[in-house]
Amino acid sequence: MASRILAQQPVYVNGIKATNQSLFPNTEPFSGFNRPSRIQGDIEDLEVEGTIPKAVEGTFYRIQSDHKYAPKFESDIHFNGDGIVGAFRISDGCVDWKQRYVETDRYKVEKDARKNLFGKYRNPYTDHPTVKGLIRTAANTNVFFWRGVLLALKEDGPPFALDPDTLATIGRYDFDGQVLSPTFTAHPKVDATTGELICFGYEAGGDGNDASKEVVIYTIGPDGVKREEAWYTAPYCGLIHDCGITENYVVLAMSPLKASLDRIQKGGNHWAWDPNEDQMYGIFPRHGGKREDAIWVRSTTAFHGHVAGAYEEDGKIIFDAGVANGNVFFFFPPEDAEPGKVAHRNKIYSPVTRWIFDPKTLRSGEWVEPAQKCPFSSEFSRIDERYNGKKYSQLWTLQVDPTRPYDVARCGSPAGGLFNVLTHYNWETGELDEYFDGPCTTFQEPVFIPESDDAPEGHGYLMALMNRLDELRNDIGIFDAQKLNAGPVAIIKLPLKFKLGFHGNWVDQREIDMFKKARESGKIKPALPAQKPLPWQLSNGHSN
Ligand SMILES: C=Cc1ccc(O)c(OC)c1
Ligand SMILES: [Fe+2]
Repeated sequence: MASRILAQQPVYVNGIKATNQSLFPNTEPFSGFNRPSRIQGDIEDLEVEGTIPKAVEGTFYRIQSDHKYAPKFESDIHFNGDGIVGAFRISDGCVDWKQRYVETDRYKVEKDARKNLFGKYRNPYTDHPTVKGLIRTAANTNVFFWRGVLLALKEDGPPFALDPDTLATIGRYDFDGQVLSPTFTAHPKVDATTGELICFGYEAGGDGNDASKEVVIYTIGPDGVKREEAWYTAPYCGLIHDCGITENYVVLAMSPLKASLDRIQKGGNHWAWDPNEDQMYGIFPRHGGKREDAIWVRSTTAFHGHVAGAYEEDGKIIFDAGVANGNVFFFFPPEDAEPGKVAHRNKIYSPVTRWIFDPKTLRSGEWVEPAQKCPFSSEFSRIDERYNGKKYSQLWTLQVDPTRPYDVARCGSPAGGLFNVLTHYNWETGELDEYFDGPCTTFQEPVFIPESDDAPEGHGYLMALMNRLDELRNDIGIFDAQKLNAGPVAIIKLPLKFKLGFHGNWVDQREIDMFKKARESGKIKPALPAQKPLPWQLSNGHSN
């Protein structure tokens, strides 16, 4: 086949976008499975093979990072793209799909300008001067259902709310003026017993991108009213991506990817890996927390993956999370890394690791050691969320098993990671149930769907996007959560390639309908966008 290079001005000069032309860099983060997709649209009645179980009645929401405009810097990373939300609504065995961008403040001004205006990941000093003081989050990491709205979340900024039916963006969401932190985690948790939302923000003392060590933890009641707000100071400004909740405690895991205001102001990376720094766990009371109540304990340098579950037993906190023995975010190398040298993916082992903390005796600065490790490397663990904050025994996760065949000739590199084995693990019995689809398929983060409201723990279904790396196309597999090994009970055939997304959640149709009715009838006030700028925007002299 003849290929023709059209004559044109170079789009990137010295690594910086030099024209207004829409053309993405020819780099790994924008290639293969992660090539920009940018599709907003609808498909009714997707093809289904097999039989979708009766209990699967609801919507699977998921989000991916998908730069609307070619980035300012040719070296831009996957994490810096606009959030685009997909919804797979399943009803009586039929599946409809819809996908829309999250219309953040960033998205809107860039759309008006028809080009990129925000520069590097979490570095406002690299932005076009006209966007100074605007909220720069791309809301691309998680999509979370709360009281009838979808919250599109990224840890560098506030939530943006979407309508769960239409996926239309409502606007920035501040919980009716109750949550004014500049940052908000992508991983809030709903306590399965109380229905409370526990959420936090880190790097929260200023505009969210200034290496602040302040951390805030909020509790919102199931009635939408804020019950707790407590501020703490971390030992350093490190990345705190996920949390665990128990009946009486919140645990935050902080990795030694550190922010430096000086480096940010010089236009450098927000984060740099510090191989000489410890991993930390912050332990905080759920109720009436005061600054001096924080307990920060440390252990060997490590990178935290996601939290599986947490609970209390005999007064101790059990906390289970992925812990990797190296910097998973190779694109944020140590500050003294050789300049100009391309950062490479590190070889990493990342078992789900169990910690047992005694909050009555632990003191800040103490050293802790893991209690137990799962016998495999994995990421994206999920549990039966009816057990959030309670004793649980089962998790589902994406195992990385490099000993299985992988067809590199047909698939190239498995962008994002070789998540090739869907895995079910039981802490009590040690039982391992695995599903490997073949040498051309990897998985995205699964969601668990209970068989019924009163089904025993883990009885139900597991749903996950499957990446057909050789075809650049996706399917969705639905599995009996107790029999992954038997293969999918249904496959939703997708005519498109999605990008490698981050997170998603299953929402039962009854919950969506209940809140919709309550909002329409006025029983619950409508979800309104934030009415005032965030405090940091006002102090920067910005008002909008
Ligand atoms: C997976 C973790 C993670 C951490 C920080 C981010 O900004 C992010 O964006 C997609 C993802
Ligand atoms: Fe995450």
